[in-house]
Amino acid sequence: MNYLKLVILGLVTLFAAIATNWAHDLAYQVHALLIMLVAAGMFIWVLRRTDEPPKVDSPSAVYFDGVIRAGVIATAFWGIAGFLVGTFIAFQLAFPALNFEFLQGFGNFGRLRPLHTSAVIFAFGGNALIATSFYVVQRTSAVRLWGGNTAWFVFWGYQLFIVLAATGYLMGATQSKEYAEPEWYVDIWLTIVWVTYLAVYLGTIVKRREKHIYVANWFFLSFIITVAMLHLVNNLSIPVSIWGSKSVQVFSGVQDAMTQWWYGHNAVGFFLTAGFLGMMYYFVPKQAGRPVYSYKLSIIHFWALIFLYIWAGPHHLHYTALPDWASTLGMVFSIVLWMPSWGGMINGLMTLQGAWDKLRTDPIMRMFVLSLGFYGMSTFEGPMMSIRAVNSLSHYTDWTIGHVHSGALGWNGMITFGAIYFLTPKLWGREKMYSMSAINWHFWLATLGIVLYASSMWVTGIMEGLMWREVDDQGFLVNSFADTVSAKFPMYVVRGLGGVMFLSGALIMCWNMWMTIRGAKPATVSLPSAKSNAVPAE
Ligand code: HEM
Ligand code: HEM
Ligand SMILES: [Cu+2]
Repeated sequence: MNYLKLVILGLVTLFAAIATNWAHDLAYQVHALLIMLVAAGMFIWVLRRTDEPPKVDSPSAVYFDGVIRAGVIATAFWGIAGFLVGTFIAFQLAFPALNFEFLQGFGNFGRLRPLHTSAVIFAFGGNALIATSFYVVQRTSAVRLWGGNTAWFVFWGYQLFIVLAATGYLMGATQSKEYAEPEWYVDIWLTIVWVTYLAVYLGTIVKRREKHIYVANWFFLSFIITVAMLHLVNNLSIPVSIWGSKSVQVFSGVQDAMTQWWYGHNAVGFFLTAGFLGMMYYFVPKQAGRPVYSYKLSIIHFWALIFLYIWAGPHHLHYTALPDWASTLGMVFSIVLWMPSWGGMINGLMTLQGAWDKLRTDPIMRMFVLSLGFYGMSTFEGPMMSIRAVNSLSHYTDWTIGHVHSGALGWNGMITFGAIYFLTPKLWGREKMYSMSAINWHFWLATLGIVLYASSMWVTGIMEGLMWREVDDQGFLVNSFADTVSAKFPMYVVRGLGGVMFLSGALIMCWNMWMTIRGAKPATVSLPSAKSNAVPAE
């Protein structure tokens, strides 16, 4: 096995070296160089271990948790990176001078925006999903992860994907599809990593010792499978040259747009919703110390949710070249989608029945409940915005941005923070988080940040929508586009401040994690010393 690995790594190193030499563009060249270094480093690493007795990963441990510990840290790390870039681009919109001249072509808004969206969705959210899914599937199946160290390949492979995607955007490699910006070779790499992820996950379920497959696993599994399908279809493209990053899409025109928003919408539906519902179905009952409110409801809303989501994509393309029937189809399915969405929220909230007092005493529980509240709110707002008449006002405005972030910060952000607070003490063998009052601070900073973000965006969104359609008695437009831009300035500052608060809360979380983990150092056994009254180190 090691010889095979050496051959593959050697060939990859060689190929990447040639690619570096022949590269047509900067992004491709830097990436080839990076891949060459990674492959060469791994070659040496494998070489040094060849013919050594294989190291068994702590065979006494019941579960394979090392990779989950790494995932929890990666989630926090990428979260900070993504929130930081989000806050910076928020201020760039308020103060365009922050698009520094010396950073043109690397650090201007256009380059940083996809960096933000990918960092928060795929790096922060993705790591949270991979880590929690590996945690949950082992606990609910009562077995170790299938495939042993394969899980480490998933983890490191995914980090490499993130680095390739993020650095690519900065250097201008993009296929210009929102949330699917990475170019062809990064897509191929992600496919390999994702299929391995599916194999590890399914393998664990197949060898489970529990007869029943707990509902959280249904959600995680639908997320993994559907994202694979979306990724493959939306990224069908032909590279212009294998020595360059540029590629050409297989679809064109309205078909391309429809495929893109079939993808984009279901990235929300399966990445940011189904996967996170999997998280919800494990951590909320655990934290509440109560069983799921209704198992029947969970099954009904699971099937309804995954069936309906797939059809709702056209609500992103109202009033475009898309045929009317398709637009109507998307609108109808979006409205119906309200019900299964609230099914999930109700099931989560009602799980607290009989444990509502926890809201007063347990800041982690409060995070979960707030997260469910925002999930409910954004899945009410979404169906409303998908109605064509409403969309004619909201589309292209900051209302959409407000909707996005009440879902993203409120639902995805809060539930991830809750899960991190749940997992950190468990994974590092501590009784609880280092500081409960720090969690409380995080809760309030994040909540206030979200409220500032969402409310300022509602105000500017509806304002600019109304300003764009305002006409005088002669039928002429009253406002120029620049008028709406300058009218938005104060709200942009408020949104930026919301971002600062959300980011500060997350920084407090990192400090709290650090203190918790550091405290877990194997307690130094205090040997009887000369001074009998010496205070033993903790
Ligand atoms: C500190 C927190 C955050 C701040 C200050 C922030 C700020 C921003 C800004 C300024 C934009 C560009 C808006 C525009 O083009 O007008 C944006 C876009 C976006 N952000 Fe964030 N963001 C934050 C956190 C997050 C998180 C946690 C997520 C997801 C989990 C997220 C997902 C997105 C998405 C999907 C978009 C694109 C929206 C669209 O195209 O409609 N953001 N964000
Ligand atoms: C029943 C559930 C939902 C429905 C029907 C829905 C519907 C919509 C609609 C109609 C838009 C505006 C499209 C436009 O005018 O361009 C939109 C945008 C968006 N929604 Fe939702 N939404 C739902 C839930 C959510 C949730 C829970 C999240 C996040 C966790 C979310 C994330 C987004 C994002 C990222 C966009 C911006 C896409 C873009 O233009 O870049 N949605 N959604
Ligand atoms: Cu959508």
